[in-house]
Amino acid sequence: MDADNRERERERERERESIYLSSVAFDATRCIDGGTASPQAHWRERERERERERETRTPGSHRLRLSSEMSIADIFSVLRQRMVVPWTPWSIAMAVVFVLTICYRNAVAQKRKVSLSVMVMKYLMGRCGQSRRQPPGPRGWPLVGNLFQLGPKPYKDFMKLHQEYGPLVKLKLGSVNIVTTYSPELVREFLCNQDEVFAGRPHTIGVEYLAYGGRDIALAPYGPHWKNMRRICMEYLLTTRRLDSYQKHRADEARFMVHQVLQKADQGENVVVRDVLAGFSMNVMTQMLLSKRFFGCKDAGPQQSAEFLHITHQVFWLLGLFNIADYLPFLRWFDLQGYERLMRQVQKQMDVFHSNILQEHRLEHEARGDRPRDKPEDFVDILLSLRGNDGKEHLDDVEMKALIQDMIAAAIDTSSVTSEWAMSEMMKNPQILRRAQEEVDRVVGADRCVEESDLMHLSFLRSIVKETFRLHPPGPFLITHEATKDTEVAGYHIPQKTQLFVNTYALGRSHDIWSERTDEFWPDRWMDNQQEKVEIRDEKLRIIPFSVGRRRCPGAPLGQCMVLLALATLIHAFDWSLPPPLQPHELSMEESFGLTLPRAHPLVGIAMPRLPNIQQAYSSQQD
Ligand code: HEM
Repeated sequence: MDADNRERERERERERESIYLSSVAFDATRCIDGGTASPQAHWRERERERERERETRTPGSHRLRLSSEMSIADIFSVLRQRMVVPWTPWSIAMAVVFVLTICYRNAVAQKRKVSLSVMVMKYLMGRCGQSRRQPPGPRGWPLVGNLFQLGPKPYKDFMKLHQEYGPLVKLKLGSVNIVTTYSPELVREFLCNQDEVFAGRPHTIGVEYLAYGGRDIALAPYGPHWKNMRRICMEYLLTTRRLDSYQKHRADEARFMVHQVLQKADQGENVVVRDVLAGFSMNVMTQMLLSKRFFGCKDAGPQQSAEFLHITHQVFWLLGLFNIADYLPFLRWFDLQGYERLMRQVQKQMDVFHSNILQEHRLEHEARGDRPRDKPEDFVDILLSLRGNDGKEHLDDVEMKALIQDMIAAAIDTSSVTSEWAMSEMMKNPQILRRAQEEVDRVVGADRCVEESDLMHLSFLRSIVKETFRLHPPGPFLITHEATKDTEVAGYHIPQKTQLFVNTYALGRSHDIWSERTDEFWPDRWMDNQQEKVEIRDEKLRIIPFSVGRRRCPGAPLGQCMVLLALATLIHAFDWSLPPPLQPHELSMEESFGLTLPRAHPLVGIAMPRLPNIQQAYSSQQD
C-alpha cells in the first residue's frame, strides 16, 4: 500500500516538473525582461500574473468594467466570461428581470413609452401581487378563468359560491379580477369606509355604446367629470325645492293611472300591471325632464311611447349582461354573443331620440326670444341655460344627452320594477293586500285621492316596500364598482381595477342575516321602530336598495315617492286579483336577469273599483 502511494507521489512530481519545463520553454521566447531572467524568476512572475487574473474574475470586483462603446454582443460575451454565476435558465430570467426593472424605472422617470418592458414588468408585478393573501374562490382555467362557470343567472351562481367560500369570494373572469360579497359588514367596509377607493366604474363595451363612453354619471369613471355631473344633478335638478314643485304633476299622473285602469275594468279587460306602472313612472320623469308626457296624450304618439320604453328596457338589459368580450378583449372582434351589434343599434335609436329632444328645446328657446316662459323650466331647459365663465354652455351636447339618458333610465325601470314586484307579492298574499288597503283607508278615507303628504303615515305599506326590496332588489347587483387603487379589505389584498359585485339578491335571502321566515314575504319584520317618514333605508345595511357611499343613488327621495304613491293609489282605488283559474299560490315569481331584475313574465291582474265614488275621488284635470 505504502509502495503504491510512494509511486503515485513520484508520478505527480514528474508531472509538475514537465509542466514547469514546458512553461519555461514556452515563455523563454517572450521573456518579460528580454530573456535575461532565470526560469525560477519567470515562473514566479507567471504565478503573480495568474493571481491578478483570478482577482479580476471575483464577483463584485471593482475591476469588472463594461465600456460604453461595447456592443450588446460584447457585453454578453464579457458577462459570460467573467461571471461566476452559473449560466442557468433561472440566472438568465433574473438577469432579464434586472434589465427590465432598470428600463422600467428609467422609462417612468423620463415619462417615456417602453411598451414591452412596461407590459412585462406589470405582468411580473401582478404575479408578485398575487402572492399576497387573496380572498378565497374557485380555481379557474388558464386564460378564461371562471368565465365558463357562470350560468344565465350569475347572481344565483355567486350565491352558491358564498355557501362554499364565505362572504367574500374572488373570481377571475378572463383577464379581470372580481370580488363579490353579500355581507352587510363587508358592504360597509367597501362602500362606506373605503368608498373613495371603490368609487370607480369599469369601462365596458356597454358603457362605450350605451352611456356615451362614460360621459354620463352612473357609469362614468370616478374623477372630475363624474364630480361635476353629479354636482349639476344635485344642485340644479334634484333639489328638494324642484322636486316639490313637481308634486302637482305626480298627483295628476297618479289620477291618470287610475283612469286608465278604470277604463280596462269597465270593459272587463285584464290589466297588464307592468304597463300601467311603467307609464306612470315614465310620464312623471319625462314631465320633469322634457315637459312632455309620453303615455296617453297628444304630446307623443303611442308608437313613440312604446319605442321609447322599449329602448329603455333594452339599455338596462344590455348593460347588465356578462359580455365575454369585456373579459377576453381579443374576442371582441368576433362578437360571439352578438351583443355589440345590438348595442350599436340601440345606441343609434337612443341618440336620435336625445338629439331630437335637444333640438326641440333649442328651437323653442329661439322662437320665444326674450319673452317670458308660459310654463315652468324643465331639466333640459336648465341644462341648456347653464353657462360657464366663457359664456358657452356648461355641458356639451354629448354630456347633456348622457345625463338625460341616465335620468330616464335610472328612474323608470328601477321604480316600475319595484312597484310591479310589490303588487305581485300583494296579489300572491291577499291578506297582506287587505291590511295595506285598510291602512290607506284609515289615512286617506274614501272621498279623495292619495296625496304625497299621506305617504309618511302609511307604515305598513312602507314595510311592504322594504320587504319587496329585500326579496326582489331592483338590481341583483349594485352597479359594478371598481377599485381605483390597490387596497386591503378584511385582511385580503384587493388589486387596483378589481371589480366589486355587491350581490343584493343574496343579501336579502341569506339565512345568516334573516334567520326568521327567510324565504317568506313577511312585511311585519319591519314594523318595529317605524318612524313617520317616507325614507326607506336600513341602518344595518341589510337592505341597500339605493346603495351607500359616494355613488349611492341621488334620486332616492324621488324614487321612493314614485313607488309609494303608485302603490298607495292602485290599492286605494281597486281590489286586485289574478285572472282565473290562476290561484295566488300559483303565481310565478321568476326573474329575468339584467341590470335590473324584473319579473320574467309581466304581471296581469283583474282590477275591481272599490271606492263608492271613484270618479269624483280621482277626478283628473288631464283628460
Ligand atoms: C326606486 C327607484 C330607484 C332605485 C331602487 C334606485 C337604485 C339605484 C342604485 C342601486 C344605484 C347604484 C348605486 C351604486 O352603484 O352603488 C343607483 C344609481 C343612480 N341612480 Fe337610482 N334608483 C332609483 C331611482 C332613481 C331616480 C328617480 C333617479 C333620478 C332622477 C336616479 C338616478 C340615479 C343615478 C344618476 C345613479 C348613479 C349614481 C352614481 O354613479 O354616482 N335613480 N340607483
